[in-house]
Amino acid sequence: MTYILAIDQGTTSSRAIVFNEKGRSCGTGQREFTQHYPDDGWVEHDPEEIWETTLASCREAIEKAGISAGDLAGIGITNQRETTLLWDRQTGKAVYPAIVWQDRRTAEWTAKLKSQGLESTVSKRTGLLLDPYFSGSKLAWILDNVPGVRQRAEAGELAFGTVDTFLLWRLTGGKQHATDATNASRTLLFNIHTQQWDKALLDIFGIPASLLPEVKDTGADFGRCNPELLGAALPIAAMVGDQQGATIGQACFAPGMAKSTYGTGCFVVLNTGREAQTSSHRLLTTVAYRIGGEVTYALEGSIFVAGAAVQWLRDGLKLIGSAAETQALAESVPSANGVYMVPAFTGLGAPYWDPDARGAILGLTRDTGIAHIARATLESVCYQTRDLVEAMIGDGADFSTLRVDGGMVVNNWLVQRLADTLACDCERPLVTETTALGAAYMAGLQLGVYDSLEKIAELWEREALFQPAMKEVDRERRYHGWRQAVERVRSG
Ligand SMILES: Nc1ncnc2c1ncn2[C@@H]1O[C@H](COP(=O)(O)OP(=O)(O)O)[C@@H](O)[C@H]1O
Ligand SMILES: O=P(O)(O)OC[C@H](O)CO
Repeated sequence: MTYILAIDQGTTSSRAIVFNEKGRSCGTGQREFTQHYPDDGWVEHDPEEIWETTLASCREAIEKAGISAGDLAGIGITNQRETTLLWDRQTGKAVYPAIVWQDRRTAEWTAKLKSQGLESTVSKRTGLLLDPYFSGSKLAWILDNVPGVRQRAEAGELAFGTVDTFLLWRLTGGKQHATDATNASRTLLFNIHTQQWDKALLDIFGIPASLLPEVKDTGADFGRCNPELLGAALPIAAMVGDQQGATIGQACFAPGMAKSTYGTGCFVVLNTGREAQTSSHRLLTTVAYRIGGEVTYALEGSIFVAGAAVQWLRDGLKLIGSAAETQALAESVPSANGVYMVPAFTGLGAPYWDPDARGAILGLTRDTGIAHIARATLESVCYQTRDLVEAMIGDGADFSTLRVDGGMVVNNWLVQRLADTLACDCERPLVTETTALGAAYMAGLQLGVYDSLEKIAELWEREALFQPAMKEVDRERRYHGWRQAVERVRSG
């Protein structure tokens, strides 16, 4: 049996999974880590905690799989995207905490760039929008706000990376400073057509080119990990942004296939093949994967808060003891009783792109109880997905089936509600850890464990099918209520 270790460094936890060549999990390690909210709309992670939890998860996964590191063919890395780190090339120590993708501190600055008419220049090159979500303005913020950092950057002393690059640097003892095309495509600094860092973009954001990692294919030779860390000098054979990882893990290899992942946020990714299709509905154009120099593109809809709203019910409001309780609560009432929750805690992502919107619970009456709020929270995830799917349909996509995954889809009520809200079939695969699986598949392709994407696609297996059962008139009435609720929280 051949084994691959997939590292999945997510927003709320670091995970590692040992997969066998059939794409089945043999052992998992997981560590949650601290979320820091130092100011309104700011979200940071401690880089050392990212690293330590990742390493501990890898060791745990190998142990649980009952193998030794030497039995692994190699490693694939997948990661929360856009999160921005800057570190010292000598010591490997970060000069500032990781600024997380959800962080909105650069909202004013990106709005200023927009008012200068720069959005179309940026969008044409990157497929993205001028929003604080992406790495470019976060990196510029560190350079401009941490004393001495810009001079050190200009002197070539520092290295920039998203989480994949930072982990690679640490795993290889500073020997590799690289990223892959999927992660690069989320920085606002990378031209998705030429597949190069773009001088015009570096000038707009004021980024010295010396900071940037080399951009490689998704499956590539990323060097070997320091043998002292895991017990063997394993080849690192793939790096992929987590949503692209899930697209691969869900075997969405044909144009028109789509997946939706429900973790902290929710991300719908639609494969558009070799064409970098532009959206007329404020969706993102992004790199799905790059194999042998050939780019497959995707349209993406990104929602910042999905599971995070459930976490807020648990940790912020203490209305529930565990995320899983939301299912029984939602089932315990016949409807949300007119309650809508708009979880715009860090603004609204696609298709609204309103960094200044803030969340609300609307339609409260004296009868409203915890069950209604829990149900409205799960429904908000479904409505937000419908916003994205409507945008994709507007761009010409055909949505008869959506493959779903991520931590939230163990909740059967949620997935049924999703099928009802979207009026489309939702398929849940046997392996819902599709993000990690995608990284393992890419590493396996690079290492010769698989010889084609077709072979990988044959391993995909459906565990459950959820079909729409709601009356159209109810579906439309409820969705109309959601659109009105969203209008109430918009900033403009
Ligand atoms: N049974 C459940 N019902 C609803 N939400 C859930 C359930 N189980 C987990 N979640 C939510 O799913 C999220 C965890 O998903 P995960 O894929 O691990 O996230 P991430 O990769 O972003 O860290 C959490 O935000 C949690 O609140
Ligand atoms: O950590 P996740 O799974 O919520 O994913 C985060 C995304 O990559 C952000 O773009």
